[in-house]
Amino acid sequence: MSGTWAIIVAAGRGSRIGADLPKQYLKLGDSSILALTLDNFLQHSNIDGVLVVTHPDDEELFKRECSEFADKVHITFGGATRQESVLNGLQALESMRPDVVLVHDAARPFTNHDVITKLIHAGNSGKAAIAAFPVVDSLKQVSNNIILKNVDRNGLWHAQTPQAFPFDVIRDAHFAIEDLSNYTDDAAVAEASGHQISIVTSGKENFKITTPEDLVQATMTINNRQTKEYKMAKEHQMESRTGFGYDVHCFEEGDHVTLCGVDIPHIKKLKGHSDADVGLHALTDAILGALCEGDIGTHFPPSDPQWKGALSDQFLVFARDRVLARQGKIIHVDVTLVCEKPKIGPNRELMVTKMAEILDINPNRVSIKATTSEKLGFTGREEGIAAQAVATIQLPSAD
Ligand SMILES: Nc1ccn([C@@H]2O[C@H](COP(=O)(O)OP(=O)(O)OP(=O)(O)O)[C@@H](O)[C@H]2O)c(=O)n1
Ligand SMILES: C[C@](O)(CO)[C@H](O)COP(=O)(O)O
Repeated sequence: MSGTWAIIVAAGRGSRIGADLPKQYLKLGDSSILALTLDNFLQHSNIDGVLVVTHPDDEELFKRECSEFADKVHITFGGATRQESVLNGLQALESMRPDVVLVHDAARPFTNHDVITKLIHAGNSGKAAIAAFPVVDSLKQVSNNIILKNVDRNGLWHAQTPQAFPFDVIRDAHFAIEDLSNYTDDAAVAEASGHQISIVTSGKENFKITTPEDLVQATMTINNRQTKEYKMAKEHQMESRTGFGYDVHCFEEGDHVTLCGVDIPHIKKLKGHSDADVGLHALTDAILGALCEGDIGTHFPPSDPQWKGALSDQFLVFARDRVLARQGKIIHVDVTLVCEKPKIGPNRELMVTKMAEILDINPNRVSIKATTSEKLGFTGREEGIAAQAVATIQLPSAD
């Protein structure tokens, strides 16, 4: 085994926040803090595995609050302090032998994706690096509420997690220290073994939820995020619409008919102002119907001489372009031709190809069917051909 693993330490009790539950299991919106943190790492394509270090008392809580991740992560139990929990995590990963580990607090659910990427890159280059951001406030040393002295903030940074290391480096550093209780982060342990550690600049948003005020801040962050996501989803929300079309043309003297864009030799032709392609006309009406934009006659009046003898392809192209102009998509079309002759079966494949071409969609979204009317009615007496069509489209939600 090799690759990059994340150790998420989640065995703390959250005493400073003073909630009923350990803080990592408190909800931010719909998800627990730990679930949000896990999601951040599991979503990252350069992370090969995630180990969660939990408290033995929290098994039920973990199952309840992180159920969707239960079969995606490995679990081990933590110790009495953060660094003991990290040590337990490192021991549990011995058999996996990752190249790089990122140690991260469960209580930091807002880590930036690029920061994780940069840290992994450092680890893969054989270096140790941690997320941190520079101190911007003036610093005072205080005792009994009285300032004793100013502390020069120059060169001071807030250390955060994730903290990335080549696996052997951080494991050996933890093994080398007898009493880990003096250490509050992994970088300090690695430093004690003489390793140099660099910084990947992170930001305040990667704060650790430690106090009740932090929880309020985190709730506001998640609410803002959810409002933004809701608005974006709403903007891109599509609705499905279905339209129906019907057309009839009668026969006259001729030697071929044009059906669904294909010329078929026949003893008669269909009479019409245009090429009288009854199939394409029905389908054009179906698409215009789904758009609620009138019918073929609204856009191409038979009284207008410019459409005399016109190829019906252009009517269908017009309807297709209306869908595209409204940021829509044609999902499926289904045409039924009703005639005794000519036979549709031998021409069906070519018709499907032709209609898919005109609509610029995959042929597997185009259906053409045919039926006779059992010699009944005008189609049965071979006086003309009827066509019905259904079109399903998607359009951005209208409201
Ligand atoms: N014995 C411990 C103590 C802490 N942690 C984890 O280390 C991270 C940072 O610790 P901190 O914020 O101090 O968490 P708690 O120890 O839970 O908080 P508190 O000190 O307020 O009790 C947390 O994700 C926490 O769950 C841990 O795995 N094992
Ligand atoms: C590891 C850490 O989050 C880096 O800022 C921090 O040291 C944890 O400290 P805590 O005392 O366990 O909150």
